[in-house]
Order: sequence, then C-alpha cells, then structure tokens
Amino acid sequence: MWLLVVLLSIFIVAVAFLLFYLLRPIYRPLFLRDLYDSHVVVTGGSSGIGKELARQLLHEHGARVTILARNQQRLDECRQDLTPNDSDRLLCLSVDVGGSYADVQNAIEQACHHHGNRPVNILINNAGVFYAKTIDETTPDEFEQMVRINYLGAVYCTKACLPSMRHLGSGRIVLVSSQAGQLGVFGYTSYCATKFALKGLAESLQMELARDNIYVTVAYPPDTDTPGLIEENKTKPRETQLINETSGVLSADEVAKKIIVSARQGSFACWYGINGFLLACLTSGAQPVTSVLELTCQCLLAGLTRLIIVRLLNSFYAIARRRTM
Ligand SMILES: NC(=O)C1=CN([C@@H]2O[C@H](COP(=O)(O)OP(=O)(O)OC[C@H]3O[C@@H](n4cnc5c(N)ncnc54)[C@H](OP(=O)(O)O)[C@@H]3O)[C@@H](O)[C@H]2O)C=CC1
Ligand SMILES: CCCCCCCCCCCCCCCC(=O)[C@@H](N)CO
Repeated sequence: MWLLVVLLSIFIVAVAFLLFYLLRPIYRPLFLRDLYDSHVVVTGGSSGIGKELARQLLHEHGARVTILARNQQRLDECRQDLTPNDSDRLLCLSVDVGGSYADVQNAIEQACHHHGNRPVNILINNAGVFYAKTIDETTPDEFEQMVRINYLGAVYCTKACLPSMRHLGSGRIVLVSSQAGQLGVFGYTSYCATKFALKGLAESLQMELARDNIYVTVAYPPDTDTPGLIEENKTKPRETQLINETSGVLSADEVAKKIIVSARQGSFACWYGINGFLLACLTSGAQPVTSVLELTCQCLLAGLTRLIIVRLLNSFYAIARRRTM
C-alpha cells in the first residue's frame, strides 16, 4: 500500500515537472509580458556584453532591439548571428555615440520610426572602450576617447531618449559602469574616472526623473569574458590583472541576465557576486533607495565593509609598490 503511494507521488511529481518544462513556451511570455514588443536600445550591442543583452532581449524576452555601434562590418556579422532570418525586430545602426549629439539624436529618431514609432522603453548605455595603462602610458587622445565614449556617449543617448520616455510616462535607463567605477584601480586612471562619472550622472538623473516614472540602474560588473577583455589583456599591466583577479571573471551571459532583471525591477545598483555585494554596500553613499533589504545590509555592514576594503587596499598597494620599472 505504502509503496503504491510513494510510486504514485513520484509519478505525479515527474509528470508535473514534464508539464512545467513542456509548457514553458506558453507560460513564459505571460511572465515576461512587460518586455514583449517593448523597444530596447543597446549601445555597443555588436560585441561582448551588449551583444549578449541584445540576444537575450530578442530571443528570451521577445523585445524589439536597436543596436548602436560604429563598425558596420561588425554590425552586419552581429545581425547575421542574432537574426539569421533577417527579422525586422532587430535594427543595427552605425553611429559613434561619443561623436556629435545631432548624429545620436538622428539615430534614436530613426530607431523609433523603424519600430513602428515606438518610443524607447529601455535604454542600455553599454558602449565603452578601455585601455588598461598607467597615466604615463596613456596618451591624451586615449584619455579623451574614454571620456567621449564612456561618459559623453551615455549623456548623449540618455538626452536623446528622454523626451519620448517622458511623453510615454515610463522608462528605464541603464548605465553600464564597472567595479572599477566603485574603487580606483592601478592601470585605470582614465577608465575608472569615466566609470565613476556614470554614478554621479545616475544619481542626479534619478532625482530629476523622480516625477516621471523613469528608473535609472547602474551596473558594476567585474572582469567579463568578452572580445573587449581579450583586447584589454594584451596591454594590461600585471598589477591591474592581479587586483582584478580578486573578483574573478564572469561570462557575458551572466552579466547581461542581471542587467535585464535589475532594469525591469528598477533597482538603482546592479552588482555581481559577494565582492560586488560588499562593494555596493561600501559605496552606496547618497544613492537612492530601491530595496529595503539592501538598505538594511548597507546600514549593518558599513563599518565591516570599510575594514575589509582597507585590508584589501593594503595588499593592492603592496602589489603597486613591488612594480619594477
Ligand atoms: N569586459 C569587461 O571586463 C567589463 C566591461 N565593462 C563595461 O561593459 C561595456 C561593454 O564591454 P565589452 O562587452 O567588454 O566591450 P567590447 O569591446 O566587447 O564591445 C564594445 C562595444 O561597444 C561599441 N562601441 C565602442 N565605442 C563606441 C562608440 N563610440 N559608439 C558606439 N559604439 C561603440 C563597440 O562597437 P564598435 O567598436 O564597432 O563601435 C562594441 O560593440 C563597456 O562599457 C565596459 O566598460 C564593465 C566591466 C567589465
Ligand atoms: C568591501 C569590498 C570588497 C570588494 C573587493 C574588491 C575587489 C576589487 C576588484 C576590482 C575589479 C575591477 C574590474 C574591472 C573590470 C573592467 O571594467 C575592465 N575589464 C574593463 O572592462
């Protein structure tokens, strides 16, 4: 008798799991309804984190996506990879986001027009360049390029998308910073500054948008396995590499996934792993509160995270002092 009950229970659980799995295509769109057919602009969407964001948004959330990046050949390849059947749900436009504001504005207008005059529901400012070099090795031109693309690019795209978001009465703006936007790191004098700048931008912006039902998210990924990182590693000082290893390397897939979740929830900070969590507590400063649980952790862990970072800084400074040359 008991054996029968146990076998029956196992059978019921197995059938439930099978149904749960088989019915995924039907119930998933119900949960993801809020992104289905919405218009998401991903800057720097032709490579790495941006490409993965575009892929997930298109294929897992049913969104309409516009990718902005410069290199036309890379955009064409990306289009082939993401939509081999040439769907009109993906638009790839060549524009330098850190170039002229008029060009960016024009690209955003074109994007809205292409997607049936849908305003931009979510803007993900992800385009970025990074050269890991000390201040002596970084050229003035590289400093300027990083400020233009990493900072001004985000300002221009945000400014161009805001009027239509305001008109719609809702929206999300994501700024892809980095853990190097939360603490200064050897070899990132130019890069860190542009990533710190995004937090200042985000805090002021969120205050200005308080009445508009538009939420700002800042993402702080650690090293992420992308073509950009492979390029960066070619010139990365050993010191920078050793410091970055503290937080390990993530896949672009993991990084993109949490950016999408955080943007949907309207969380102000998007962090990764235990180091990311502790850094987010340590650097929460005067940022807006979007989760009571996070606020509780920030208050309770303030002293402890400061002690942890001072301990770590000692080891980072030891690495920096050992430099020979
Ligand atoms: N990979 C990592 O370790 C980490 C990355 N980040 C940040 O994540 C973002 C993406 O990084 P990742 O995926 O590695 O980068 P990749 O180098 O792999 O890709 C960068 C993308 O940005 C585009 N881009 C660069 N400059 C411009 C520009 N002026 N106008 C428009 N598009 C531009 C590139 O296309 P094109 O050159 O054709 O314009 C490309 O599509 C960056 O902001 C980076 O700082 C944060 C933490 C860690
Ligand atoms: C109390 C808190 C403890 C937390 C530990 C902090 C560890 C610091 C590690 C710094 C990692 C910086 C990665 C930058 C990645 C990046 O942006 C480049 N790859 C360029 O793209």
